[in-house]
Amino acid sequence: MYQIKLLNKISPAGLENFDRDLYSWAEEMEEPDAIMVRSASMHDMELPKSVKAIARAGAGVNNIPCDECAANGVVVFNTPGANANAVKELVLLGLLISSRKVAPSMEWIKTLKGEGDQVSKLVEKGKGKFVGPEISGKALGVIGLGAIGVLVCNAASALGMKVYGYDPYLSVDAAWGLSHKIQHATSLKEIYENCDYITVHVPCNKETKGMINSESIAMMKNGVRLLNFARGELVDSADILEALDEKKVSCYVTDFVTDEQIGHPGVVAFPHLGASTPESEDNCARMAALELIDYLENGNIKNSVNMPAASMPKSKYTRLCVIHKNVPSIISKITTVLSDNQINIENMVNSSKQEMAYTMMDVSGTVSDSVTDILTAEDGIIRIRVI
Ligand SMILES: NC(=O)C1=CN([C@@H]2O[C@H](COP(=O)(O)OP(=O)(O)OC[C@H]3O[C@@H](n4cnc5c(N)ncnc54)[C@H](O)[C@@H]3O)[C@@H](O)[C@H]2O)C=CC1
Ligand SMILES: O=C(O)C(=O)COP(=O)(O)O
Repeated sequence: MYQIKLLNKISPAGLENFDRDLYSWAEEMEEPDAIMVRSASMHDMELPKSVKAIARAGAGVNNIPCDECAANGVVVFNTPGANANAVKELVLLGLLISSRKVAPSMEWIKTLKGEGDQVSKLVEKGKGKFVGPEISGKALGVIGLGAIGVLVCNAASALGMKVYGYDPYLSVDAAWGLSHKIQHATSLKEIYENCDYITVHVPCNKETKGMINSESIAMMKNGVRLLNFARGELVDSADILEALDEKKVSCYVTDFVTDEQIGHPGVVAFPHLGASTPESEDNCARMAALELIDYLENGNIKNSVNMPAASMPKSKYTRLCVIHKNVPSIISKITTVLSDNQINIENMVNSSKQEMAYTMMDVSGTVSDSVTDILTAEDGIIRIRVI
């Protein structure tokens, strides 16, 4: 029986993919084989040795110690694109709400309660305070052209915006998805200098942390509107508040508010709502569950952020799955141990991603505990599973 530990609320649309005869799932599990998580931070969590995989039902994995997991043979999956449409829709709202003073106008309307037949007169008299520009015809810079960035580019372009896209690591798939109308920005400077609105859709990592700071803001147009639906740490909080005070930035829309930003008139904040739609929660949970099932039952790896992809069709043979370092001579060590023990390799895949490699073999012959013990003791071999 496989045990799945749930660190966040995971949609039943995902959980119902687990065969009840093979799997049990709950928030508390003694010896989980796998963990399903959304945004809960796992950095200070001690992982039980039983954990073989973690599935992030979502895109960002900065809440998971991915490198440490790799070093311990724990495969970390995410669900690329599964919540991108939900985020795109909220970004469109963000563009509009950063322009038209919708939120304060709604608050002001409440103050008119009790004015009886004067309401319409007061509305017409007061509405001038809430004027804001149209987005059509304005320039939007999209930083990060992955699943979300591409959808945002195309939707904003369809609404009449002139869209600049920047992504030095643009994938071929993403490029195929981009409308031909999107201007290819070759530097961040080009985005900063040309755009009335800027939205970031990059992962939070060493390279991107704090990328929006006083230096980058200084390059932007006066009155620029900034949107951050990616991660709070991408934006230096003190610098953005100063830029708002100086009216250099006219609005900061964020899904990741900090304490000091709450209540600032230039900040429009949401409580990390980007992926919070039933459709996206279902998509993410379903994809995450299927990734875990395929790994636990078949050893196949798809959409891992810390291990190479590898898959083989199921066969009648015993499957040996080896997570190892991407260094010379590991395969020969494995094949030597197998042949010494009269085990024949029927099918095999080997793939690598940076320092990590994965070798999956269908074998005939008996894979005893002593064989796996010998293999595990080999330098560079991190984890072995026999399925
Ligand atoms: N507010 C919310 O609820 C959600 C937030 N997110 C955040 O949005 C981020 C992006 O999500 P997806 O588009 O699904 O991920 P993705 O992996 O499809 O796209 C990320 C893109 O950023 C690009 N990139 C990486 N470093 C860059 C850099 N230094 N400069 C420019 N581009 C760079 C990559 O090449 C890639 O194309 C996630 O990592 C997550 O932090 C994602 C989903 C929901
Ligand atoms: O997918 C992501 O990166 C998100 O930020 C969504 O987070 P959530 O699953 O809503 O906690």
